[in-house]
Amino acid sequence: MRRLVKSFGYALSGITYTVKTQMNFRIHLAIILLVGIAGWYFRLSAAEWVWIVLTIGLVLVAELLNTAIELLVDLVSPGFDVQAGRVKDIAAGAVLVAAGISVVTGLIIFVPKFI
Ligand SMILES: Nc1ncnc2c1ncn2[C@@H]1O[C@H](COP(=O)(O)OP(=O)(O)OP(=O)(O)O)[C@@H](O)[C@H]1O
Repeated sequence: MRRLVKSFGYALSGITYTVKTQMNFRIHLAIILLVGIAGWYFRLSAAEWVWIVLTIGLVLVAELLNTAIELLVDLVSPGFDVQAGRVKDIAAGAVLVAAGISVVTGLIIFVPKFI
């Protein structure tokens, strides 16, 4: 049980580090707050909330992995290296894809509420 609490603490410190150091992650959190308020205002259905939560989760997970990959690349390849750059670009691409999916999902859910 103590080991479980300890690893939970390590995971939380990874998330805290990302919040503190990654501006993009903080922007995502601000957007999540706005989406939460909009969802509450428009009284989203349970199914709509599920899609919102899943796509938000997708973006946050992608951002956490991207941060971990950036740190790892800087650790193993501190100097300029074309492959290192490519690895970072691909990780950033994963975040972009996740963000794109969440924007499209948000549009599908929220646009009909305005028309
Ligand atoms: N060691 C490297 N060698 C070659 N190109 C690199 C290297 N490090 C970064 N790059 C290039 O610069 C881009 C930005 O890298 P950086 O580490 O600054 O990430 P970032 O997107 O600015 O991260 P952050 O989310 O911290 O703002 C990478 O996507 C890559 O194209």
